Amino acid sequence: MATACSSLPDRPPRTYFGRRQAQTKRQAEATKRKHQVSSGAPPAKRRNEISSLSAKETIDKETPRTFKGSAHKTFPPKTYLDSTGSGRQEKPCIKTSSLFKNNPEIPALHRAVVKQAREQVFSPEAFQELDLHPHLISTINTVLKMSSMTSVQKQSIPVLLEGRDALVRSQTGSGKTLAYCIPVVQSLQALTSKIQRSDGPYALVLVPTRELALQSFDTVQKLLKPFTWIVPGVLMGGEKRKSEKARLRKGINILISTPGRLVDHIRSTKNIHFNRIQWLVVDEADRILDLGFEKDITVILNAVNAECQKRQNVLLSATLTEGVTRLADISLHNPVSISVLDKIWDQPNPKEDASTQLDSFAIPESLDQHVVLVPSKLRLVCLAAFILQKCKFEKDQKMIVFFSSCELVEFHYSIFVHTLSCRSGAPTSEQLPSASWPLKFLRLHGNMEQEDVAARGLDLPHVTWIVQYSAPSSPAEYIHRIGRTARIGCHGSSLLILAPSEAEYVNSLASHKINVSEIKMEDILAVLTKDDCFKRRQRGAQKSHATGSQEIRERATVLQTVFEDYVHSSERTVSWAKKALQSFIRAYATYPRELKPIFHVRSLHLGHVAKSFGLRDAPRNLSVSTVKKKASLKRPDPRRKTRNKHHFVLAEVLHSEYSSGLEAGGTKGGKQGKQWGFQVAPSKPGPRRE
Ligand SMILES: Nc1ncnc2c1ncn2[C@@H]1O[C@H](COP(=O)(O)OP(=O)(O)OP(=O)(O)O)[C@@H](O)[C@H]1O
Repeated sequence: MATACSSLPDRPPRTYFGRRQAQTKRQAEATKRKHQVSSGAPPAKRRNEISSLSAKETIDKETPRTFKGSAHKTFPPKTYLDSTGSGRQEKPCIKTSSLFKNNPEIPALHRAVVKQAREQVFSPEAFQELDLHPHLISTINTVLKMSSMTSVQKQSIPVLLEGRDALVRSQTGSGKTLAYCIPVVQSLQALTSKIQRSDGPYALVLVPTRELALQSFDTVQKLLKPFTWIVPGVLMGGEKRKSEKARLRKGINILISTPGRLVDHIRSTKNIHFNRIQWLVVDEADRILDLGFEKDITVILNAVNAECQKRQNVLLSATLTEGVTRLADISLHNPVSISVLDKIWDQPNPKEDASTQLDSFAIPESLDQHVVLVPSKLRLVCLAAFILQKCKFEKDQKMIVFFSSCELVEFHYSIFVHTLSCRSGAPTSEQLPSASWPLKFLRLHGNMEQEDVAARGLDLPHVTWIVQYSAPSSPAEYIHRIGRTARIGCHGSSLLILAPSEAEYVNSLASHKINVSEIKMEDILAVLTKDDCFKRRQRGAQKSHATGSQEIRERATVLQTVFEDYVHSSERTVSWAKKALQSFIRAYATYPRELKPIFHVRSLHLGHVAKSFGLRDAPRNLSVSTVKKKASLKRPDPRRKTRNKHHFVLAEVLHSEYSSGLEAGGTKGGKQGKQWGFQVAPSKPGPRRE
């Protein structure tokens, strides 16, 4: 069977789907070509190319459909479905279309080299040098096991202890949480009229996500060890509102909450008062705004202002966007502006300073950022090869892969678990190179049950690689994603996977002073030569003797065939892959207007993209119009569906790095504007934070 991809007509590589005329022409050409292929005659225009690619043509005919060894045991389907699910066919007829033909040319990346903003993570000063309660210092030293301050802590804590409002900007993973938690605890424990639990909140901390709410709560709880009369609490929508109300009634003195959940309580809970508030902290302000919580923040500010005017306000952010500046204007009173960047960044032209800083983001110096340009057909194979390269053939690596929807996480998680993990379908031990570790995959997304995620724990520390399989929709999102690695001075790396048509995105990042260096796709695929289970078997079980790039291509094709076999092993998996494909396109249609020239759904080649979902053909019933009907072309308001769907909120706890639980409402459909991903790690337990 010739697939849609192998039967693509000769034309410029960037084809557009959804145009009836073009489609009809393509179908006609596809039919023509199919006949030519089956008759053994190459189409006239491609005769030369095909002769030079004859080895690859052979792959199409002879590539085995599973890994050598026990992979057969995992997927031994006797019959296969075509990807349209319309009919069963006998296995021997199935071919893997050439992955390396008819791909768009990979453009040379001419990225402007920009001077990236840098920050020094640690300061030489110790916490002892601060004017803090001795018990607080010893708690920091013994419970948190920290001695030196980070730069942002060194600059922020004294200012906040003086009673000033502050706008704190510092890179991801630089220790901003303690920068506000320490002054809050120091000031509250020192109050002459001792705090009573029943007094209610003295400090209100707003964070964008449940994970962050828990992390901040954990930090505050540890700092409060010597000051047991101060009670911290967290509201984040992971438990029934009724029990949150009960906790509020008993009294919470340092209240940490996601904005949506707090607004919920402001509207519906009688026992929430702000008359004693002395601190209002907005942490990760950029993410809060990115997730569409601006209105909620306004509601909260109004509610707090109505009961108490005099307090200290702090806004913390990794990036200083226009939105953050606006929020600072309405929430801070005569603030001190703290930017670690100011001190460290060597400014060749001081006049550039204000505007450059507004648009640029500091990235940890120990974070190496990379990009790879991969044609759509090869995306899945390339991602798999990269995971193998880092997590199977290198030691102590832990990776997070970001996708644009829950469906994509589920799809990739499942396909990799079934094909790459060393279960019964994995290469046998004698085939494994000595330096090889079993893979363990975990998933994390907005539709997961709370218990699932809580039981696993996030274990985000010590992540060594961040892979962005779907490009983020804003530079701030890019920064926060890569910011999950290289925290607090550790080394980390990131990889952004782009299609050739998306190469311009590299310049868009450069305009925000974000530098990425290119990795060649071939270098990633080359890892497949390390493992003979990807070696092509010819008829009669003879191994291929291909070498160099030809061998890499053969092995990539073997791997693609394994994926296709898995996907086509049942009607269920085919329809599931189609749903994932649809979800991908839906998410692709929601890039913001300014990025549309780079990420436009019409520049996707459906047949090629289908390949990256293990589908042999592009689903027939999918078109731009189908997708448009289902996806508003704007990124949806993440909280839109939530208010009436509280029964889903429970299932939302902790599922996503950036979900607060109230946004997106836990519906089972695709959600945009959030983060999704899964972690890949060697299966042996890694060190855990704290
Ligand atoms: N002074 C310190 N010494 C050693 N480790 C520290 C120190 N301060 C914070 N850390 C650790 O550094 C890590 C990152 O801190 P934190 O989460 O506060 O960073 P952040 O700037 O808020 O990052 P993000 O903006 O990405 O949330 C945490 O594991 C924290 O425990």
